[in-house]
Amino acid sequence: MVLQAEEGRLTTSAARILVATAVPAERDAVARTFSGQVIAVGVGPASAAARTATALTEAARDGHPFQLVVSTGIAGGFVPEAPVGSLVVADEITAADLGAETAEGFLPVTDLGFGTVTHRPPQALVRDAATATGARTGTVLTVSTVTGTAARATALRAHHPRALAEAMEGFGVAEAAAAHGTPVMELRAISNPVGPRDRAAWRIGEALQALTDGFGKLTPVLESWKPA
Ligand SMILES: O=C(O)c1cccc(C(=O)CC[C@H]2O[C@@H](n3cnc4c(=O)[nH]cnc43)[C@H](O)[C@@H]2O)c1
Repeated sequence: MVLQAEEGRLTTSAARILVATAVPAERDAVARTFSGQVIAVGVGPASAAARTATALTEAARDGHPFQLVVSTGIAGGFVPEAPVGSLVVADEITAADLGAETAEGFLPVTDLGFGTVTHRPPQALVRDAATATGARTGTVLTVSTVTGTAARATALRAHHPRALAEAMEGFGVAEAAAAHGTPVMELRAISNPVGPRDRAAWRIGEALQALTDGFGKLTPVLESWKPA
């Protein structure tokens, strides 16, 4: 909710929320139970950042800025914590492969003196979203390359012990939101385990249904959410 002046009175209205999915099938799954603005921003962090930033800029230019951005869609889950069909809410949105490979291992860009690799959604929103949807909370990684081996899955968990899921857009959406000073959150429905590549085994229909159901439960939380 946001406070606004109307004919000399202070009134409240629901916060304007932008929901960003990667692909149209995810957008449609969300739109079944969420009536706000949902856009498909493409696969990967660069497309997601560019198209989210464009939507935020256009809304601000037109005088009705968004107060919250939600990155969502299907994701790979780290087993056993995040099984197929379950939901994850990010308390950290982390770019897992933004950095440099060295003889001593991977260095995040922050160790090189640049930028950021993690965005943290508002704590109360994460808590309320998880309670409403039954989601687990933890780190959701953003990767530019889908994990396809057990060795890579193990390496990611070694670097990010709190990681529950990996997807490809959250950090890009969060960078765009941060550039506008807008809070961000990420909700993911698990379609496949993170590990050896088996695209045929992805349970996309089950995950999209979990996404629809999850957004139905999240909507009252979003409608009553107040920016700090
Ligand atoms: O083929 C379909 O019908 C279909 C419907 C909805 C979504 C898709 C996608 O392929 C979405 C790609 C999207 O999913 C995320 N994702 C899912 N699993 C993983 C993973 O193991 N590692 C990384 N990302 C994953 C990701 O955000 C992609 O953008 C297809």
